[in-house]
This record gives sequence, structure tokens and C-alpha cells, in this order.
Amino acid sequence: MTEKIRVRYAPSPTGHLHIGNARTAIFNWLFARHYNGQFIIRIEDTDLARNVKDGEKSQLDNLQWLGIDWDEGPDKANSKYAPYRQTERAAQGVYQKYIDELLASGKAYKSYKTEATLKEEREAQAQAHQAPHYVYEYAGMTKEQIKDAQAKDEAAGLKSVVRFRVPENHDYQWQDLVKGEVKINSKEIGGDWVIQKADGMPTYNFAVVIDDHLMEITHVLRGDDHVSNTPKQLMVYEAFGWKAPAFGHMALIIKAETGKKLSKRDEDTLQFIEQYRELGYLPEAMFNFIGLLGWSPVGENEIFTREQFKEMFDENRFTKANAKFDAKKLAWVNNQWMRSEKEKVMPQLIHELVKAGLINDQQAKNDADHLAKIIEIAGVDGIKATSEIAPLAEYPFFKLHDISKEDRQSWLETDDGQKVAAAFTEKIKALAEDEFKAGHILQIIRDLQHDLQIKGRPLWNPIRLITTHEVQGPNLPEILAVMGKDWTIKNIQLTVAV
Ligand SMILES: Nc1ncnc2c1ncn2[C@@H]1O[C@H](COP(=O)(O)OP(=O)(O)OP(=O)(O)O)[C@@H](O)[C@H]1O
Repeated sequence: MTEKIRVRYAPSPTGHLHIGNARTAIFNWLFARHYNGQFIIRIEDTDLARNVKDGEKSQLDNLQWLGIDWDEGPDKANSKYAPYRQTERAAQGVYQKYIDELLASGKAYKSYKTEATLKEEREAQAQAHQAPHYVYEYAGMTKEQIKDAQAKDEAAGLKSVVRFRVPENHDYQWQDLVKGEVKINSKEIGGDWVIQKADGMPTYNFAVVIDDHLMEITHVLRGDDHVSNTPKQLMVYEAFGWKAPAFGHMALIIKAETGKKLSKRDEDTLQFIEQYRELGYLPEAMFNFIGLLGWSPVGENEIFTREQFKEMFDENRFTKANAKFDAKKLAWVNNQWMRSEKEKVMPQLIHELVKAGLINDQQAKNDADHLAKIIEIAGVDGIKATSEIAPLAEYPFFKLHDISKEDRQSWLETDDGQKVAAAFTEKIKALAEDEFKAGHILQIIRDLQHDLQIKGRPLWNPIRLITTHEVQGPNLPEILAVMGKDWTIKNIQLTVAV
């Protein structure tokens, strides 16, 4: 690419950052970084009724957490095209200037149709089996007649919106970066559309064009749900004689179960970045997983760093088929990342023990090495998110269960059970502190097997029960070695009392 790439992610703060939004942000970022271009954040907050508190903050915080940075945006001082929030731009009259231009040239007009009339028209169209479309109220009227009609409506106190006069039977065509050639006729648009609402705010499709033009955006990469907006935007570029950016509409992310677009309104699907963050997913893993939704690298490998994605990025490798959101794959990717970044993740894993109330901050700091060993044995390699470590490690490492009556009867009150428990206790007490290692402990158990001629569960369960108060769990000699002789002996003594 020879031109300077300028791309943007332009969320509406009507919700928190979800996987679909993050995918758009990630690919625009990759596009910019791969080609040494610029990545811009713009907040499209003109739909005042739908904006949610913290929507913008969640979008930005979570992008940052994913490792995405931006060159210009609402939070960056000295950004060249400030402000980067559309409400602030509207307040400065940025859009009004262009709306006035279109009104003056007759490419847009003030419309005073009431909601009730619009509803009647839509109902009539439905009855006539017509697709819903706007009916131009000034058809066949001279400029003067239109002016008079508008003045009358104005005097009657009716509110107006500004509508774009859609050219008749005009093809809007573009070479989509993902979909190839796309052609949509103006007949499919639904008639003259609103560019300025009654409250003075520009609509999405209008403001987006003004901003993309003024901010010198060269490529617009977004989800396929925006395809129907593109002809509307192209007609605005045309009306002003501006060059339109290149468009790419990436395949949608859909729910595997329903085949429908993953939407922030689906409450049964975990899809907000902060939900995964809270569960202890790694940003590297989230980025990795999302980077493979609707885009495929060369080869079979599926684990990549941001840097690798940046290098590999190729706008010709977007896939056309919708991408299924597969939570199991995300879990797998996260597990791969946790295993390869164990040292980096360890503080977070230890912090999960604090969060679960198993240890305090001081212990987390002082006993980090010991806690890391516990985490390792408790089964860190099998978990998909850091939050799963606390339930795994809770027993027997931090708490002990009461031994159930059944287990007692089955494993400790039998002849074999008593023999095994007594012999193991004697040998373990005799084991020196510095010999208290997994290998030696295993040897003791093997010797018992040989001496007592007891093997399998009748051998292991009594030992497990007296030392950990469980009949199952991770590798027993390793548990005992990590927890130490005092802990083991104390637990054995407790079995008498419990
Ligand atoms: N399921 C999805 N798959 C792919 N891209 C998506 C999906 N949902 C949203 N996007 C993209 O996120 C970007 C931000 O758009 P927008 O703010 O309209 O999303 P949204 O309003 O959160 O979506 P919705 O309200 O439909 O859940 C757009 O590029 C849009 O195409």
C-alpha cells in the first residue's frame, strides 16, 4: 500500500465492549499497525437515548486491556481532528455546516411529516405488499410551493427533520475488501432518509461520512451488519463530491446454537470482554481468539502473539462465511496461553486465592513460591481461566473436609485400613525433614505395598484419607511434599478427632 493508511474504530457507547466490537477494533488496529498507518478512536454518541453510563469508558478500558493503542482519540491531547466525540462535534456545528449546504443545493430538505402520517403510510404499504419506503411529500411542487408548505407547517408548530433526497434508480457500487464487488440500487434504500433528527442531532449514516472525510479515513473495516448503510454513506460522499474510503465488511460473528448475530442483547452468552477479564482470561488469549474470527492465517498454527498477528496481517485473508463463536475454543486458547505464560500469570493466580478468601494479601506476598507450587499441583494446567484455581486448591491445601462416615467405614475401620494407616504414620514420622520429598514418600508407599501385600485403593485410600481427608485428588506424594511434614502429621492427628 502506498497511501498513508488511516483507519478508525468508532463505537457507539450504547453498551460495553463485546467480542463483535472488539473484532472490529482489533482488525482496524492490525491494518494500521501492519502498514505503519494510524489508528483512530471516535465515539459515535449521537443517539442520546441509547447511550449507557460507562459505555465509552468500558470500550476504551477494555481495548487497552487487549493491548490496543490508538494514535488519536477522545482521551488523547493534541489530536489533530479533535473533538473525537460526535456530540461535541455537533455542539461545535461541524455537521450543521454540511446539512445547510445540502439544504441550499436541494440535495436535502426539511420534512414535517408527523409520526402518525408515517405510520399510516407504512400500514398502507404493508397492505399493498410493498416494502416500506418513504413517500416524498413535495413531489411535483415548485420550489415556491415547497417553501410555502414548509412555512405553514412551521407556523403550525410542527417539528421538522432533514431528509436526504435519494437519487432515483442509481446503483451504488464498491469493491469490498472482504466481499468483492457489491452493488445496491437506490430503490432498495427505502426512500429519503433522515440526516438530522428533530433534536438537531445528525444521524449515524450522515455524521459518519462527515467525520470519516474530515478525519481523512482511508479504509473502513466493519461488520457485515453495516452493508446496508454503505449506499447511504456513498450517496453523501457523492453529494459533496468527496472521495469515499475503501470499505470492507467482515463476516459476522454468530452464535453457534442459533446461527444469529452475536449481539450485546444476548444475555445467555458470555460475550463482554470484561466478563472474560473477570473470569481470569488473559488479554493475549482473547486477542488471539478474536484475531481468528473471520480471518485465517496461512498454515495450521492457531496460537499467535499480537506481534505475529501484526506481521501476518493480510487484508486478502478475511473469510466470507460467518464466524461461529465457540466458547470451548476460547477456553482452549486461553489454556494454551496460561501454560506458556505460567510465570507471568502466577501473580494473577495467587490473587485468585486472595479473592476467594483462602489467604490474605500478606501471605500472597510472603509465600509466593510455596503458593505457586500448590497452584501447580492443584491442576493449573487443566483450567481454562484463572478464577478456576481457587475451587481446585481450596481442599486440602487451605481447608480440610470432615471425613464422611462412609469413607471411614470403608477405608479406615477395616483391618487393612488400620494396618496401612498405622504403618504409614510410623514411617512418615520417621522421615527426616530434608527427606520429605515426593520420591521418598512414594517409596514409603511402595514399600508398604510390598510389606503388607495390599495394593490399589485399599492401600492408597487410607493414606489419602488420613493425610488429606479426601479419597481423591492430585498426586499424593507431591501434595505432601509441598505441604510439608508438620502439615501431614497434623492432618493425621486430626483424623482421630474428626
Ligand atoms: N456479532 C458481530 N459480529 C461482527 N461484528 C460485530 C458484531 N456486533 C457488532 N459488530 C461490529 O462492532 C462494531 C461496532 O458497532 P456497534 O456499536 O453498532 O455494535 P453494537 O451496537 O454493539 O452491536 P449490537 O447492538 O447489534 O449488539 C461494528 O463494526 C459492528 O459491525
